[in-house]
Amino acid sequence: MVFVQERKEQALKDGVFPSTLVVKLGGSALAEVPDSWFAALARLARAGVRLVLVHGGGKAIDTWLEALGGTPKSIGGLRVTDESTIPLVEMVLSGLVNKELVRHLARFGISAVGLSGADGELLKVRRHPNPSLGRVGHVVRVSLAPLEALWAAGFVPVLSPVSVGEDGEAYNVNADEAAGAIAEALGAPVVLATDVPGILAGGRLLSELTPEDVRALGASGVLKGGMLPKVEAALRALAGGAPWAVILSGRDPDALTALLAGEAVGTRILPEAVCSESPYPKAGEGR
Ligand SMILES: Nc1ncnc2c1ncn2[C@@H]1O[C@H](COP(=O)(O)OP(=O)(O)O)[C@@H](O)[C@H]1O
Ligand SMILES: CC(=O)N[C@@H](CCC(=O)OP(=O)(O)O)C(=O)O
Repeated sequence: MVFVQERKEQALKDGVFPSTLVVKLGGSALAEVPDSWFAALARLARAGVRLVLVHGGGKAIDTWLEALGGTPKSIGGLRVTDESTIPLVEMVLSGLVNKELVRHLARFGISAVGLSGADGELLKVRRHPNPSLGRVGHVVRVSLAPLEALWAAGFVPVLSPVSVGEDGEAYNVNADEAAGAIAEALGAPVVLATDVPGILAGGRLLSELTPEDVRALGASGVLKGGMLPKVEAALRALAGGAPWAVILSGRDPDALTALLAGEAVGTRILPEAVCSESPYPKAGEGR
């Protein structure tokens, strides 16, 4: 046990991790992300890894919406966001959740700057083609300049997914999609941390999948609700040249350090060519 811990610490010291990394913390796990995650993120930031943290907050929006007499509704994992709901979404995500995370990161020595997709036009969106979703956008353009400016100044960007439309208005964007679009633009790996250990099928954790496997699982109905934008984000990151995308539990204290040490954790989605050579068990039992 001690040996495993030492090996993980050594791997972090040795730099066995990417130079740029997108980490998305889902609202379903945000309140329960263990200290070990923040300590690992702090080590990455200190080691000069260009880190982007994207956060969700779907649960917090639900709580506020219900407190105000509203009823949360979603289609295919995306929130139906009418004109009266978008200000609440922006207040909760870009205000409360974003700033709480920035303050929390400071406790671990991470100097973070909170921003939303609207800042520096980081994420430019177009209205989602499904009119029933209301003010929901899908990302059509990513400007990396705000991230690069923050990295150059030594800050870790912490991103709320609320973004700006081509019409200049605020749009609600799913946080997985925001993370996937940024990972695509950077060609960087993306870690999608949520409240389940990864993609489950018949109660089993699928530890490694190709994009083709993911599409087949989607078509077979195994992937539902909030898992749908996650796999879309993973596929988008890979399409941009990311070497991998992983979906794992943001509640597991060891998950991030294990991942960074190169261990099989969660569900890893790899490009087809790499997948066949991977040392990880394909579609088998994972952690
Ligand atoms: N095949 C699947 N394997 C695991 N989880 C799944 C699957 N299909 C749907 N889900 C659901 O996806 C949820 C995670 O998405 P979501 O609730 O949106 O989390 P987050 O807030 O982290 O984005 C899980 O809690 C689970 O209910
Ligand atoms: C359009 C859309 O679905 N937006 C999301 C944005 C927050 C989010 O994605 O939070 P999680 O990561 O916790 O799911 C929402 O309003 O819930």
